[in-house]
Amino acid sequence: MSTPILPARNAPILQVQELVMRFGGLTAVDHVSFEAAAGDITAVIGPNGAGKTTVFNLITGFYTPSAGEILLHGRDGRRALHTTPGHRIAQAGVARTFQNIRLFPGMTVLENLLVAQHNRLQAATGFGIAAVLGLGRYRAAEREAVERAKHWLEATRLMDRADDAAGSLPYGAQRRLEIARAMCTDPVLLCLDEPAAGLNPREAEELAQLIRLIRDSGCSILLIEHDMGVVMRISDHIVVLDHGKKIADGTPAQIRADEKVIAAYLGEGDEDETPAPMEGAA
Ligand SMILES: Nc1ncnc2c1ncn2[C@@H]1O[C@H](COP(=O)(O)OP(=O)(O)OP(=O)(O)O)[C@@H](O)[C@H]1O
Repeated sequence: MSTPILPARNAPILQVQELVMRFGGLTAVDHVSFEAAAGDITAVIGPNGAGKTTVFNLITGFYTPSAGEILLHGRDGRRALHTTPGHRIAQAGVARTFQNIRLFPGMTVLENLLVAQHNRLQAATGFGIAAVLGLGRYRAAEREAVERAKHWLEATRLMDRADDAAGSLPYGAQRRLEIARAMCTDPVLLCLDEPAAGLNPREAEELAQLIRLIRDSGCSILLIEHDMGVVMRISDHIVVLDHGKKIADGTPAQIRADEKVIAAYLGEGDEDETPAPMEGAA
């Protein structure tokens, strides 16, 4: 497996500069700047509607920003993600999971992991006659794809379900499979969109361990998460958005004590829900 840390640990792997996203008259992301360091878990948090998902969609190429820059310092040096077409973002080294699980439910667990590597296999084969002439190269790439799938099946404890249909897995296992699938593209930056949503406390703790393991393997992580217990336990760095603007940026200890952050969460409106986010932070 290739070593994903590039650049050196703690140097920025992602730089978001003065990012703006307007939907008609609404400014969902308003001049947001932050950096994610290589080898870190960076969390983006904030109350509902703060702009977190929009920032993710901009970084992962689902949207083109109205203004601003997103720079990735990946294996091929500096890459401007804000001008990279969505279908090229994975190639640049960015993988993501979704709030709503998006697996191929009728395919087996293993097939889901192999399909994720389709682009790499295709690149090894070439097209037409090159595919035939390049058969040896293809076989080597295929073996590597199977090894990579096995590695992530083990890491996500899904090896014993490898031949089962993805749709038949329990919810928590499907979440882990989504992460395994993203890791099979060998990213330098993994973007996780609410990975703990719908998990029970035991599953959330297992997920936290898995995310730490991925970070320790050298892949940098960007995380949107509502479960403040998970965020505060595993994040190296937290960026807080509110109404599209960045209101804080720091370590978990700094964020927990930040008055603007506490005020933003207390002002969230739903009194049943508001105390919960910072409770987990204690
Ligand atoms: N495609 C879109 N078209 C119009 N408005 C949008 C679109 N996507 C997001 N918005 C608006 O942008 C704002 C930010 O939404 P976003 O989903 O990024 O927030 P969020 O912080 O991820 O919220 P949540 O925690 O509820 O998922 C909201 O007011 C939302 O209604």
